[in-house]
Amino acid sequence: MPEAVIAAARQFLRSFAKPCRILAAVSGGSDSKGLLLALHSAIRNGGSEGFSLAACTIDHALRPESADEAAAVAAFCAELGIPHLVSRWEGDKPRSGIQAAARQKRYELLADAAAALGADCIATGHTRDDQRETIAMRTARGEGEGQGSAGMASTMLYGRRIWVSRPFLGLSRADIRAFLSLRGIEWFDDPSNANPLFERVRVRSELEGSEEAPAAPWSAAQRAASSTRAAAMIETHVRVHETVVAEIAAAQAGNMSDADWRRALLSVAAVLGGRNHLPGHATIERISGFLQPGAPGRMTAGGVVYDRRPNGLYLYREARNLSVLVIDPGETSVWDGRFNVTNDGQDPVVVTTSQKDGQWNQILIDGDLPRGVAKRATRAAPHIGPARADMAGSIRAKVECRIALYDTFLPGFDRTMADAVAMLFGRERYPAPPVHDVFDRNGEGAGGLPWQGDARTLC
Ligand SMILES: Nc1ncnc2c1ncn2[C@@H]1O[C@H](COP(=O)(O)OP(=O)(O)OP(=O)(O)O)[C@@H](O)[C@H]1O
Repeated sequence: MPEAVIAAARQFLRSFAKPCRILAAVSGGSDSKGLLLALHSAIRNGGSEGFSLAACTIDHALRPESADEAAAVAAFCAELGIPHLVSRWEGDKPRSGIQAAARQKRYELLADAAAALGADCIATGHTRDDQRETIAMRTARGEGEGQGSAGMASTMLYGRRIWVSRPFLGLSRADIRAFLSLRGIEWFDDPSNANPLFERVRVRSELEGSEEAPAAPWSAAQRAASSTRAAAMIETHVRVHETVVAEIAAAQAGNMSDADWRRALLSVAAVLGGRNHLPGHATIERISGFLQPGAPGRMTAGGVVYDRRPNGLYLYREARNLSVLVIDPGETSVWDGRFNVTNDGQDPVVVTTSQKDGQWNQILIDGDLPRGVAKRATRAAPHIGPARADMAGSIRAKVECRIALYDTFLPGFDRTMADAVAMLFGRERYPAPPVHDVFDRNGEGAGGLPWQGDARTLC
């Protein structure tokens, strides 16, 4: 029903706490063109005072026609009087994982465009069809139970910077196409949507013709409720020492049959391991099999050591596959997925492991950690030194813990848990969304890391 499209746009505008400027991400395909047009009509036809629109098209420069398609969207926006930017993905493209890389770049460029055009949030044209495919793909990958998958969130925070909303997640693509056709508006069909090399395209063709939508294992509301319980458990049962060791009371450590606790524990472990995803089913089974009986011992999963002792469970990064990273003056880089390191000095610095760094070891022991835990965790802690032996100047570097699991893409329904995790690791809470329809939580601030500022003092 084409009228459902305008209704969805109106409902989206009503979900905002206050009027703002929205950046529509418009590829030129039917869904995003429908989104732009429906928001434009909803704003123009009254009742949405104070709202305004801007638009952006990312030219991924992966197909010869993409520049012309972006120019056609620019012309469409000009007709509607909507400010529009084309942002081009310049430079070399990776040979493998092109879709994931393009997605990452697209959000980065969209966030930059929003800043340039003064937009407060981004809206994309994801539909119910996209949601079905996402759920089917996650289920097939065995992410369902482990991630507590609720499918795509209706809002997500990108890069700790800007909220992205998907107002058409409840609409079918057919409705949007009918809405455009009624108005005589055409759209592009991206040929990569027909390329069976891509997982999403294969899943789409499998789902075609079936009316049954694959059910998400959890609804968004259930996931938000689980996130709140998990956050409370994190606050009660987990203590993080100097961002490198998590300590969990013995009584709680083996409680793996509680799905909320399991997710809380695995999220903390993912941050310690520098991972941007939770482990899959098989790994979770292995971890549960180790923790549930409660016997002392050690196991490794996802780059993290689970060190079970009579008085508690200790998690820390395994001292393997740790890279050596050189950072030029003025640059910020990510080391081991776990730390954002900024070189504020005049000379290049190198980030490696602390190996036998006595200072780290002593700090962890002073924090009442068992000596064996302190010794092992020290081997994977960061150490910042001069990039060349002949550089005697002072090192000035800022080190901040990175929450790989949430810092790039945070689903709105996980924000409470993400906040609890961020606080454990000395980061601030994530910014609140501009819309009401995601789970909300009040509260401010976070303590700084003991070694924020000049990293030289500790590393
Ligand atoms: N080249 C583009 N320029 C601007 N917006 C885009 C572009 N490609 C996709 N989008 C936005 O993203 C929405 C979803 O597109 P698509 O399904 O191709 O992306 P996806 O990679 O599956 O989604 P996601 O990035 O959230 O995983 C589109 O409706 C549009 O709003």
